[in-house]
Amino acid sequence: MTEKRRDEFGLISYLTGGQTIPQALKGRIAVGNGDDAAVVAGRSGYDWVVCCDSMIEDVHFKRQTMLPSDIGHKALASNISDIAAMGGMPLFYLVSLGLPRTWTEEEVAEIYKGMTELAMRYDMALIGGDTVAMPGPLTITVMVLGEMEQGRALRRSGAQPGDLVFVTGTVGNSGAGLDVLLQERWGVHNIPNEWEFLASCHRRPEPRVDAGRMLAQSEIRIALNDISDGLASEAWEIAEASDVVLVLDEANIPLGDCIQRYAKVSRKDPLQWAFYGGEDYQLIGCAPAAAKEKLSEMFEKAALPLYWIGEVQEGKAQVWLRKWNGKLTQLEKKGYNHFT
Ligand SMILES: Nc1ncnc2c1ncn2[C@@H]1O[C@H](COP(=O)(O)OP(=O)(O)OP(=O)(O)O)[C@@H](O)[C@H]1O
Ligand SMILES: Cc1ncc(C[n+]2csc(CCOP(=O)(O)O)c2C)c(N)n1
Ligand SMILES: [Mg+2]
Ligand SMILES: [Mg+2]
Ligand SMILES: [Mg+2]
Repeated sequence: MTEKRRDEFGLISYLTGGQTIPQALKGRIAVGNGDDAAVVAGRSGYDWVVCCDSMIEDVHFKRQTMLPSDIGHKALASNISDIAAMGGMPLFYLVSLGLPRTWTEEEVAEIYKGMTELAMRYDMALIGGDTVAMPGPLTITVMVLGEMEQGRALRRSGAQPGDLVFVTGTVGNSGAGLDVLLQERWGVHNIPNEWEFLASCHRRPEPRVDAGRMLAQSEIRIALNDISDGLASEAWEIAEASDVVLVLDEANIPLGDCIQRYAKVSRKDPLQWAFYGGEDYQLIGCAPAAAKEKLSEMFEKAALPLYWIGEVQEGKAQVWLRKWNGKLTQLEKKGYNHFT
């Protein structure tokens, strides 16, 4: 006997029922979920900021690495992070689901729960999506609409020689967390307490909207990118978009205590996770050297971390790493790439 399931429309109601729309957005949704498309109002003096990103079973997660609610959280978080990387404020989102038979309706509802909890924290409203059967892995694509002050988007191409490079938090935790989660001997529910922090960095990254908004509103010239594929890959993206050289100081790459302990016991190099692991969803950026003090003060006042990790020089796009001994080596242009 096969399990009785809701039909497509029943499933949509089951998943999206009970959503609350934040007060601030109520007046802006002319047509929400339930028609052919949503209609939302823009605000004068603001630009829309729009992005979409997908998560695919066995590419972005395995059942072993993520609980269903983590998948929902991270699918939305990675999109919010792209809005943060432009300096924007996330507002609305749409969710497209490809569902295989091997996932129960309850598990899919858990994915929604993870997503909804994060959306509520950011006062975001779900305004639509799509639900289809999938003969392969579970797929989830989220699209986010955000807004920001007109003409003020923080682009990857904004870096200039003389700038300094910063990052908004410690890096490598997500890659190390994935390493923890892929250790078969533990299983998803039995991660040792001492590595739980790394696992949670992988499963529940916090997008840095706070930092992105502060940078956008500072009126300082900033180049910005979020770390999805790894610090090296994102630094290269800034170097190429701005046509400058980035020089990163190995000694200043911020590594947390937990990753350093885990690297020691697993005899691995934590910098490999920092540069090439990805999915930290911190922001890496460049700002004029003259603005260093002001930015540091702003972040300190807001109790947000900010680490200065290098400088920008003139020249053909390139990323160098200044090693502990002062020697320069090229930081490999690699990171997570879907097709290599
Ligand atoms: N299939 C596509 N069609 C049109 N534009 C695309 C397509 N895939 C990616 N892009 C665009 O290419 C650019 C780079 O995309 P990419 O996905 O690498 O950036 P990202 O979302 O910041 O990184 P990540 O996916 O690693 O989080 C973005 O402007 C994106 O909108
Ligand atoms: C089971 C498993 N294996 C490997 C990874 C690592 N990984 C997958 S996609 C990606 C980059 C971000 O995605 P995108 O570029 O699509 O935004 C990274 C670092 C993972 N999360 N889970
Ligand atoms: Mg993308
Ligand atoms: Mg990005
Ligand atoms: Mg990517």
